[in-house]
Amino acid sequence: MGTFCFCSLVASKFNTPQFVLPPTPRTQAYLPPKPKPFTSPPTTPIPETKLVVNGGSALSGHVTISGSKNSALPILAATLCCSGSSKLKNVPCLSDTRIMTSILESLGAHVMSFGGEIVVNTDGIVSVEPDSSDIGKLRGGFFVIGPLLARFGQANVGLPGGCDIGARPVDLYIHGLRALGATVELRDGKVQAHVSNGKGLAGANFRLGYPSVGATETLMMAACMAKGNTVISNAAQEPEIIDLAGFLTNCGAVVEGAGTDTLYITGRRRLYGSEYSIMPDRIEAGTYMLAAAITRSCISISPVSPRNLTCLVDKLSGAGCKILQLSDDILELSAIPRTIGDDLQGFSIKTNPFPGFPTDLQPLTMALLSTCKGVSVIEESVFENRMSHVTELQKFGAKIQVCGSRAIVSGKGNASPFCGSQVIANDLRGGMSLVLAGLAAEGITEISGISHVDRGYESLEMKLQGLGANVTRTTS
Ligand SMILES: CC(=O)N[C@H]1[C@@H](OP(=O)(O)OP(=O)(O)OC[C@H]2O[C@@H](n3ccc(=O)[nH]c3=O)[C@H](O)[C@@H]2O)O[C@H](CO)[C@@H](O)[C@@H]1O
Ligand SMILES: C=C(OP(=O)(O)O)C(=O)O
Repeated sequence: MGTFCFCSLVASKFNTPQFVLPPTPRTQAYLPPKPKPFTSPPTTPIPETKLVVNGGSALSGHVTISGSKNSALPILAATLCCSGSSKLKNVPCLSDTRIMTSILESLGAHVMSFGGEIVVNTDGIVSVEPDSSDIGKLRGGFFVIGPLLARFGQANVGLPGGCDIGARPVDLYIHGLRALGATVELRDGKVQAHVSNGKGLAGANFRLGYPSVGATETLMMAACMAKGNTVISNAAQEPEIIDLAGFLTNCGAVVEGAGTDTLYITGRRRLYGSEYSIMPDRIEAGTYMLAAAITRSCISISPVSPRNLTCLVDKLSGAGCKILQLSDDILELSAIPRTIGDDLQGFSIKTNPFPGFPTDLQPLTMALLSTCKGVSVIEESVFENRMSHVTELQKFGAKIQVCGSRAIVSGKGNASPFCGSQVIANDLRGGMSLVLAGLAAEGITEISGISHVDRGYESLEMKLQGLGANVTRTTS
């Protein structure tokens, strides 16, 4: 492929080959990542941010759903495929999206953001090695490996972070990139990939061993610039895959089958930046529906695509919630008991890849089920270690027993409400399940570790306050 032939390799002081693009008027030389200044450990403890919830009252009103985190991250990575500028609208303002833009900047991209809009110009890319400390802070940062390899023929990317909910390997990404013709090795804690034939990636047919969301997205981006045709079978079918395909198609890519289990991609030599609006966050929408249910309230939410939340809507309707579609993208959920003694009935769920029950809503659903009537069984089949919220929910009085990947929840029913508690968020959705429990609990709940929750919920306390909740952020 042309782009790789123009590239040069220079040995760094560690003798690791570093990739550089030819000098351009804006980028005269390879700029290594700036060394972080050494700072001695602070002598005074850093103040800890907590969320304080004074719970036990009903919510009401309307909440506006932000753009999707899990769409914004791969689409920000996909801007690396494009010459020129891409303008992304409805990007949620979250710690994860801020880190993702720093990753793009560490490669030499020029990023400007105004409110929910981000403009990325990747014409000045000078490095294919993003800052590893940033990559280690989120899962989405690793997705840049696909675009970098496809456009520049080389990528050295540290191992990703993200929620600590399982081993989360990257073997499927590596197998897929190898199928497209890359040489990929794990060296010095980084996945080091290059195209050795000097011609770039080549289209291929391959089947993913599991419909991994991130691997599907990464390989889709790589295949969009590979020579020839690619067929990815057993692909993830999540709505975020459709959103990424929408952006890539806008940029000139040819992708068919997004949202089904088979993707057909015809590679293009160049893609061009375009304007695109990120879809609404279906997990945030589901979270607010569950917030209304756990507080036995009535709220409306928009914009939301009910077809992206079919499993949750069906389960909540079966439990006794009244869900009305007020217009194309507005839902109203009422969980207000119709008679004294009336209450929501528990239900069982098994998490699965889309269109199954979303794993990201599992901890939040567990909080709700702990307040419903009867025994519910939750089976987590996507991540092997996504139960760290259980011990924290138990502090509110929830009755939950874990056996392997199953949790048996003996619902307390509304007659015996949760008690406010001091709890710790250990991951994003587990942390948010504690916020929901706090909203339902009588008295004060203090949640620490709130930075996990900030990874995925824009304007959290403002939105909850808008629904009448008594929620504040404190530093102590
Ligand atoms: C940034 C982002 O979009 N995060 C979402 C994405 O994460 P992510 O893309 O990491 O999730 P995956 O679909 O890849 O992971 C699902 C399962 O596949 C396994 N696996 C994955 C890749 C691989 O190479 N090998 C392997 O074994 C994982 O360990 C996990 O057990 O989808 C998950 C499943 O809907 C969501 O919970 C996350 O919120
Ligand atoms: C698990 C999640 O995110 P990540 O993949 O970024 O860790 C999540 O959004 O619930």
